[in-house]
This record gives sequence, C-alpha cells and structure tokens, in this order.
Amino acid sequence: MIRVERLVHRYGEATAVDGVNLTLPDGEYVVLAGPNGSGKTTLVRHLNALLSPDEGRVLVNGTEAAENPVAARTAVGMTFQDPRDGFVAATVGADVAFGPENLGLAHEEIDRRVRHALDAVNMQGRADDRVDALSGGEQMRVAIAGALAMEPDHLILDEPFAGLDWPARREVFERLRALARDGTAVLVVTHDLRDHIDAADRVLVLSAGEIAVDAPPEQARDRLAEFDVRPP
Ligand SMILES: Nc1ncnc2c1ncn2[C@@H]1O[C@H](COP(=O)(O)OP(=O)(O)OP(=O)(O)O)[C@@H](O)[C@H]1O
Repeated sequence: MIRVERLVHRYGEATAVDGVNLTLPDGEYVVLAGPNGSGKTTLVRHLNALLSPDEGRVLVNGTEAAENPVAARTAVGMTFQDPRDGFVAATVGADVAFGPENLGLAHEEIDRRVRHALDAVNMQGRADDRVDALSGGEQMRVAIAGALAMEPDHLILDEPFAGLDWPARREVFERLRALARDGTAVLVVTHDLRDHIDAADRVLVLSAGEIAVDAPPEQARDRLAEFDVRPP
C-alpha cells in the first residue's frame, strides 16, 4: 500500500504538487488524469522515490520512500512516457532481465521472471529481438515487462498510450486490466480517459497540483466537465 501525506513539490518558486493526500491500496486499478502541467508526472515520480518531497512524505508499505528508495523501487514499478527512456539493454530479454540481475537473484529465478513477465505482456518468444526494432506498442509492453520482472506490488504507468495507434492502445490496455485482475495494483496516468473511465476502480483528477476528484468512475464522470479531461 502507498500513502501520500501532505506532499509538496516545488520547482524553484513554482509549486507543482501542493499538499496531496492519497492512499493507494493493493490490487486497485486507478486512473490519474489531469490537464497538462497539473503535476501528474511529478506526483508519480515521488511514488518510487525518483524525487524527494519538499514537504510531507510518501510511505510505501509503511516505509518512507525518500529514506529507503531501493525498497520503494522494489515495491513500485514504473514506466515512463517514452519507453525508450527506460531501456538499458539492446535486446528484449536482456532489458527485462536487468532489474532481477541487479537484485542478485539466481539465474534460474531470473529466467523464470523474464519468461513470466514476457508472457504477461504477450511478448513470449521475443527475448532476442532488438528493442529499437520494435513498434511503439511493443516497446511499451517490454517496458511493462521490465517493471513486472521486479514483481512489484504496484505498477505505475505514465501515459502508457501516448503515441500508440488504436490497436496497440487496446492491447496494452487489455494487458493492464489482466494484471490488475491478477492482483497487481495499477496506476495509469493519462489525459485521455476514453478507455479508462469505466474500467477503473477509482478516478483521480489532479488540478494545479491538488487532488480535485477522488471517486469511483460513476461519480467522477459527472465532475470531469470542470477539467480538461472529459471523455468524449
Ligand atoms: N524539471 C522541472 N523544472 C521546472 N519545472 C518543472 C519541471 N518539471 C515539471 N515542471 C513544471 O511543474 C508543473 C507540473 O509538471 P508535470 O510534468 O508534473 O505535470 P503533468 O501533469 O505531468 O503534465 P503533462 O500532462 O504535460 O505531462 C508544470 O508547470 C511544469 O512546467
């Protein structure tokens, strides 16, 4: 479980996250929406200790993320808007294996995790493919596999559909739903709610660094017109 308590993040004089309180229990599929510049990326980067709070704190399974970033990153997997930003190896298999190797796991366990993660994103048999030769949707699925190979409690995806065509979006989306059904908590950051509004257990809307909506989809839907995140 992740708890965010009175989190404040400033870039110089500008406050990007302004006193956010939030609880993300295990096993929920949550969508975080909000207009451009509302602070979504800044907020989620705190959840796996890529940033340190100016005020407040983030607790991951009861431990303060900023004080134990390794524990936070083990429990919270994350993918970036451009999956290529996260690739560390030339081939799919080597990239997905990188995290488990850094944990110092036995070879058999690393192989098991890589196979399992590639199965989970429907990329089995693609371990020897070069990551730079994949389509955008396949690259996003490999990035998700890389996060999954760490067997995180939470998976956070920053704009996983950006730049993907409709079939690729659909496929990534179906994979995320399946992961959530299997018990991984999923937090999807998006400013496009078309696929998500009904599938989510809960919808969060960030506006000017503050949580403006935190509600189940049927209640959130009525409030989206106030923000620039309305589904068509
Ligand atoms: N490294 C940085 N230095 C200075 N200001 C920043 C930095 N990163 C973000 N900001 C500013 O902080 C605010 C929040 O940005 P952030 O990227 O977290 O929002 P976002 O909701 O993810 O936006 P988008 O949907 O456009 O990705 C914006 O005003 C942005 O310009």
